[in-house]
Amino acid sequence: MSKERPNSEHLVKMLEEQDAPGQAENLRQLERTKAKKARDDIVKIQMTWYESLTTPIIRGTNPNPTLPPPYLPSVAPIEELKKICIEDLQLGIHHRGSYSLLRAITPYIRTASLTTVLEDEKDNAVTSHFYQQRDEEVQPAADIISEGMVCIIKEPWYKLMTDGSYGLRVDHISDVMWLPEVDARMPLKWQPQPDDFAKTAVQLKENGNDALKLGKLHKAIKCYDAALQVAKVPEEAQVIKLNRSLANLRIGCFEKALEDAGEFIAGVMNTEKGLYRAARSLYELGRFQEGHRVFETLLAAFPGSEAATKELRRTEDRLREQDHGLFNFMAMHEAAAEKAPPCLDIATYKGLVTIKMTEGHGRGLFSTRDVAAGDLLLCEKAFSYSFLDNSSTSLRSASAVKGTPADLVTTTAHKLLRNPSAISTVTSLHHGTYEPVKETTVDGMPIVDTFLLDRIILLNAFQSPRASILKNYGGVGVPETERGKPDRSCGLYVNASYVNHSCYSNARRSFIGDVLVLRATRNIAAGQEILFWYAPPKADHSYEMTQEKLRGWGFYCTCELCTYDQETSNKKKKKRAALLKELDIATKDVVGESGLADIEKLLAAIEHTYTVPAAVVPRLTLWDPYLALTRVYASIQEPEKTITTAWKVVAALGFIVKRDISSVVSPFQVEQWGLMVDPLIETWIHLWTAYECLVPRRPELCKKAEEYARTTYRICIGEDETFEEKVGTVARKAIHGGGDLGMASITL
Ligand SMILES: C[S@@+](CC[C@H](N)C(=O)[O-])C[C@H]1O[C@@H](n2cnc3c(N)ncnc32)[C@H](O)[C@@H]1O
Repeated sequence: MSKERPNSEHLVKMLEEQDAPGQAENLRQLERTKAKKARDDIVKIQMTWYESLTTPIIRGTNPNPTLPPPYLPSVAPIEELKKICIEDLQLGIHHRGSYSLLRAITPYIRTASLTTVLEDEKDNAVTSHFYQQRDEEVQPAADIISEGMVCIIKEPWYKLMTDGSYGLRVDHISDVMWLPEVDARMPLKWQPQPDDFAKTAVQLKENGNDALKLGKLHKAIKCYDAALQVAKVPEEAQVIKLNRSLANLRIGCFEKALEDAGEFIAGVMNTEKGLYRAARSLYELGRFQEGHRVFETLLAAFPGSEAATKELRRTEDRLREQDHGLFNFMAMHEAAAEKAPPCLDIATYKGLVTIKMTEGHGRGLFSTRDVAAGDLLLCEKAFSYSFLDNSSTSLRSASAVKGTPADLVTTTAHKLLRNPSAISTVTSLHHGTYEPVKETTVDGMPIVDTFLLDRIILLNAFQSPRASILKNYGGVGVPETERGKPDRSCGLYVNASYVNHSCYSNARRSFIGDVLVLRATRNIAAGQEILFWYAPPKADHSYEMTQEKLRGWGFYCTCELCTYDQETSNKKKKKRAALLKELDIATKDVVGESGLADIEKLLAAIEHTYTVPAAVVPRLTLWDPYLALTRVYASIQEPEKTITTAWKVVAALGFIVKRDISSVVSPFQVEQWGLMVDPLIETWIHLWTAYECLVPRRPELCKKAEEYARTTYRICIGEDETFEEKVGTVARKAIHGGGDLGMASITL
């Protein structure tokens, strides 16, 4: 029998379900009484806990970021809500139509939420848990909640907590309004001393400046807000706004920073600082063209400004990226290796894509021009990004949620709250069957729905390595000792989110820090839909297993691979499976050349179990064994056989290559690109080095194989600026070191 405390919330629900509203109300009444009596106990529990801690932040104890069942954020204007006191709160209820006016009376404790005790005007108290709070490093909790601060919780949810206590739980950050010290809604007894009221705009501004110097940015903003309320002279107000703009820039409130500094663009008071902050805000908002104009205006008026000259150059780099897709990938790799989180200073390029309706799978991303395999379609900086740096021992790395979708929900929610003009861009991303509220703002504040973001991130975000290059090549600038320790990251990319799935993709995504690089893997005609795999196709996955992997997205894949698999008879599949088993045994025990011949025979037999040409449906079970065989032939210096089997890898992947198959050294040209897998880079290098060994006087063959190796590398890694260092030099060394075709020296 369970010895747990009876769960009153559960009991109330049960009684209601059993149609016993009277008993349910009695129970609620009992709970109300408990809550009213418990002020001292509640405070004592919080303080005992608080005092047992060396720091109010419990590090690394964030094991339960899971969300409760979804509920909608409050959309009611405050004047339509009725004040509710703690004694009237009912267990298990979202008090729609009500709000609580509460004041913090204990220090906060940070766990999965920020927890503090709040009192109401009748001196009752309630423990309150504020979820979706950002890292201490990003926003110190003391900046959000400290003793004496007053808030309004809209439509509060009073519930039983997992530890058996009762309290308020807030999951939508937009459901809480922290009141400034001077606010008409503040009860008389909580209002600051008359002295505080008497502060002049200058004093309040000075307080703001002091806070700004100490890095207490939210406090500084509150001081400037208060200063502006009492500022009498326009010049005084403008200085305060200028300072507030700086504080907002630093906390990522770029729209507000621009609002304050924007006045300076208009030229009312054309100060260097004003123009600089306006241009910086525009830069951070990704409005590079406008930012560029303001920096130019600034430099025309103040030609000596070194900072503005530097920023102007930086903005020009962004414009080159945004308008022409010209990126310095080497510098991006270096930044991704050095920075934690690896958030890069680049602009998004989306020159060759557009979003349109598809037939049957919602909106999709389409190509606007004919593009060739390897071409850059999209290079997108994450809208929001969460990262766990495994090589660091900092507080950031200690968090169990860093780099996960749960943390990305929090990061995204805060970014939206700070920059509300982006809300519709994010909330219009696919969110399945979740029905969000229609309102976007209330009481002049943005509405941010945690549960909607959770759905959006589940269906659209990408988990990624710190950089795709690390998967295969260890990475640029990463010490040997740190290789192989995967960092964890997760990002939301608002353009790439429109790409639908196909196992037989025509595009591939790769990552450099928080940047997603999307390249064509096949030639794509203008107007054709761009598709990539959400999960890569696997040789040992049945049709059912593939669909199971995609289940979370709520569709069945109908690509060529899935359709063919579904149509293949069980008899054929069984035969293929038996042959693959034989192959597996044969490859474990290869004896001499006859063993290799047996393997070739088995591979030929497997080819016969396919009834459709590989050029139409790639043969997932074959490319990998052919590649293994290519490696063997390369290692025993059999260049002809290396070339023959390497071409079989390419063919099994669905490529059509124009060449004379009667001659192993005939010129060749890829006419159709196939399925893009990373080991294809290695395959091209086998061809390249084998041609060099076999026909050193036919450099055009090597050159062509190298060119395809480079294109394949570019698609899989995102760029080819690192190709020479990672692949080219090693291949060349193998060739010039005496024609050694053994590829063991190349870590592919
Ligand atoms: C990341 S979104 C892609 C964009 C989405 N189509 C939209 O309208 O926003 C993922 C969702 O697109 C749809 N989808 C993606 N690939 C699909 C496919 N191959 N067939 C059918 N629906 C697909 C599914 O509803 C899936 O949950």
